[in-house]
Amino acid sequence: MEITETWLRKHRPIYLRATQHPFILSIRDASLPLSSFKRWLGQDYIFVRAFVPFIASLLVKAWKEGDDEANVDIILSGIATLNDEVSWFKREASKWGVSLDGIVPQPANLVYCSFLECLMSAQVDYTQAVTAFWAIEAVYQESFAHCLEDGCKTRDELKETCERWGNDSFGQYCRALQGIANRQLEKASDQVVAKAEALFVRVLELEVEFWNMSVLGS
Ligand SMILES: Cc1ncc(CN)c(N)n1
Repeated sequence: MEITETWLRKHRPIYLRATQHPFILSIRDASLPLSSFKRWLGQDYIFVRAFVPFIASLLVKAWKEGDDEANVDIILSGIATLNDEVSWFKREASKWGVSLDGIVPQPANLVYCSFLECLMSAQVDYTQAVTAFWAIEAVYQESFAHCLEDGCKTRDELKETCERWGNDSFGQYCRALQGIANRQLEKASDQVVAKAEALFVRVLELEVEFWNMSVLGS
């Protein structure tokens, strides 16, 4: 079995807390207060800005690792996706009258952004960084796809947000990242794999805290 699949089973409780969080469940049942959505929108914009240098650093790691062109192209497509994500945030924020200037990053956001910064250091190798990247993207994909399933009462105004990450092509992109992570993990040392697993769990914890911040405020 693929290494990431064993982790998804072994860490299922925290994975479900990250991908079926009350923030997501309340989008599904149309009970999410608009104030919480707007708070999430502003905070996630800050996160996405911090994600830009992280993906750039991952591309450099892929190049240094000498990973094959196909994998570099997948990460390159991640930069294009992120570019779309940034412009989507600007459009969505103006639609909701949310100003993206001068938003104060909440503690959970600061912690997550400094985690991204740690992943950029040379001490974190390509295998670990690409595994964390897959986990970060996969949590959003699963979370928002959950809001698009039959029977959800997701409000029309929030459907575009859910589609952004919950759509099939983003799902394919996440599976491609998972494929890179698995191939790298297969040939990595036990120490590198153990550290990658710890980073995988840390991403899930940070995503839970990020959703908590969006629901509860600071
Ligand atoms: C917190 C968080 N995690 C993941 C994603 C998807 N790039 C995001 N926009 N924000």
